[in-house]
Amino acid sequence: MNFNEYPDREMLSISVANRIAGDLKNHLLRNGRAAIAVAGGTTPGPIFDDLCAAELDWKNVCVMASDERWVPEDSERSNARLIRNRLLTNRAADASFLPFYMEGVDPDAAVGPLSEKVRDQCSLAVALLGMGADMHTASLFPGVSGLREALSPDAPEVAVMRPDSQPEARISLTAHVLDSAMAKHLVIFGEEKREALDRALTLPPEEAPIQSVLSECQVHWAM
Ligand SMILES: O=C1O[C@H](COP(=O)(O)O)[C@@H](O)[C@H](O)[C@H]1O
Repeated sequence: MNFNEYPDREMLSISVANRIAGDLKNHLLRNGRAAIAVAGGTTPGPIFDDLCAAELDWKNVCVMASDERWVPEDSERSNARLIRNRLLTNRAADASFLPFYMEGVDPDAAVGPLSEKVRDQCSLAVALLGMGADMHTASLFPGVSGLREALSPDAPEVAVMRPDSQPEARISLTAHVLDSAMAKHLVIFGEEKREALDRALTLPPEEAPIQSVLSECQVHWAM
């Protein structure tokens, strides 16, 4: 893990967007196509606002969420909604998107088809991750039922998570999919999350799921 500290959130967002654009460009040069998984929640919006203007071959980029709340896209809580509104716009409108939510489908029934779609993208070029103050990343929450399986290297590409702390079921990319991204960027803001990350470094992934993606991860922090 490499820790990058910034004077403010705006500088962080510009810098992380530039680094991700560089990661994608390099991957596209070598492989012709690239897949990126991005966090939802409250943190990545300003990074999306900068990244969507990057000059790169977006038509060969596939974007997916690191995790999705099992709600329709017109819900304020939908990560897909955030990604469509803030990332898949400007130059990045040419990218393809792999949505996880399926109307009228039980999330457990979606695991097989979604895992296959994620597998079709080969491994991720980039993972842009967030973390909660409880040390969850994507929707891998500490203590949630099914976490052990989702942390296993043999797990399907996606798993259903039903954290007690959350109002809806979640679909999450599993730990090995996130961890195997060629470039991993974790973005956290504020003192509480910095302390949570310090604590996570002393705990196993079952108690601090963020641990499962920290090797060779670029952590970006601003107050
Ligand atoms: O629920 C989620 O939480 C994490 C962290 O969100 P934040 O609002 O504290 O930035 C996020 O990375 C994840 O994608 C999201 O579904």
